Amino acid sequence: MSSSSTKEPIRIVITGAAGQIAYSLIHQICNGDVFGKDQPVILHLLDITPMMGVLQGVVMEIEDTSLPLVKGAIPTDSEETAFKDVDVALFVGAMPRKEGMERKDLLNANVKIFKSQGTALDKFAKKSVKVLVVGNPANTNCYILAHYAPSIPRENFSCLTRLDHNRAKAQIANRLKVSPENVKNVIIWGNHSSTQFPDVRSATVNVNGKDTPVYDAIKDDNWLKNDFISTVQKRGAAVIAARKLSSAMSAAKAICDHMRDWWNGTKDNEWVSMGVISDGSYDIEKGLVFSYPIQIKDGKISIVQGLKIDDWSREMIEKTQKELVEEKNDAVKATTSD
Ligand SMILES: NC(=O)C1=CN([C@@H]2O[C@H](COP(=O)(O)OP(=O)(O)OC[C@H]3O[C@@H](n4cnc5c(N)ncnc54)[C@H](O)[C@@H]3O)[C@@H](O)[C@H]2O)C=CC1
Ligand SMILES: O=C([O-])CC(=O)C(=O)O
Repeated sequence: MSSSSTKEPIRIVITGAAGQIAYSLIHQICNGDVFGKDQPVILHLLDITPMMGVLQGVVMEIEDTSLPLVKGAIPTDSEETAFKDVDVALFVGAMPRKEGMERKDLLNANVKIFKSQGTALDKFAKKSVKVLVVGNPANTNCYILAHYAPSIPRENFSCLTRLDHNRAKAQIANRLKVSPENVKNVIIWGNHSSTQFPDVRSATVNVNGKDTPVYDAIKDDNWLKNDFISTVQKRGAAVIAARKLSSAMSAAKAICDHMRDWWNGTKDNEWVSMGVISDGSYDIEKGLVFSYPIQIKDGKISIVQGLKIDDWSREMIEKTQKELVEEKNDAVKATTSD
């Protein structure tokens, strides 16, 4: 817990480091909430050249936290400096959407960032780097990033759907007036978009000390198959409509949950949602970045197998897969047209 830790520091790059998500995220990393209270860190903070002044202010604030785990904070607009020898890469830097937009409307503006940064990641990062893409459209940006970083193992790439997962837990918990930690094994399938399928068919909730299937506890299939799903699918847009800015505090918390579980492993008999490169599980196109139920042991990610998919769920999964295939094709066009 102190500066006398004997562990070697790990290098973590955060892109978009002068933005609003990073502003919520950096403190949690520096405080040891993600990689451990005895794990020193060196932060590589990447943003674009016009943001270097702002980023300097962020670095001053990092210093002023006086947190003992921080062994360095390097502000930069150079991809080489940013990605050099990093152990963890958090790709937050990208344009956020405004009210009335879908996340895929950002594709043309953002996907080129991931082509350029994928190429740099491939060249400069450690081959063991753990990669999380947050910038939207997150699944498709991750697809492009991985494509341009062919020397890094496919299982090292992921995108963030943990915020959707947390939103789904919160909706169920609120409905039953229990704490969200009592809700287990929800699944976000597919795209981090309004076609995602928040699935609670195998989720349980602990009510009065007993794990009960969510469907039995809620006793309202109509709500679970309609309003619950659309609330989770559209939660990002609802926050933008209210705040005039996209979710940042909850996004930063979800990034921490995602990376902490990757670093430390998931609990026995529990899973989380992560976008990963599909190996064809559940008949999803191989290579697509698709959100699945995930378990992690010793740093190794595996897709939970054998869950029953009924006709209704298959239809929901097909819909989000179809959108991801279209996005992928558009992204490939956008990155090969110049
Ligand atoms: N996957 C998810 O669950 C979520 C994803 N997001 C997405 O995360 C992204 C960031 O959101 P915010 O922090 O709110 O946006 P922001 O606009 O506050 O910050 C983005 C930062 O990225 C920087 N940036 C732009 N191009 C860059 C480049 N080529 N290299 C490095 N930095 C670059 C900008 O200068 C800015 O400082 C957006 O695309 C947003 O839609 C937001 C919430 C949840
Ligand atoms: O909705 C947005 O554009 C930001 C985001 O990804 C989310 O809050 O889930």
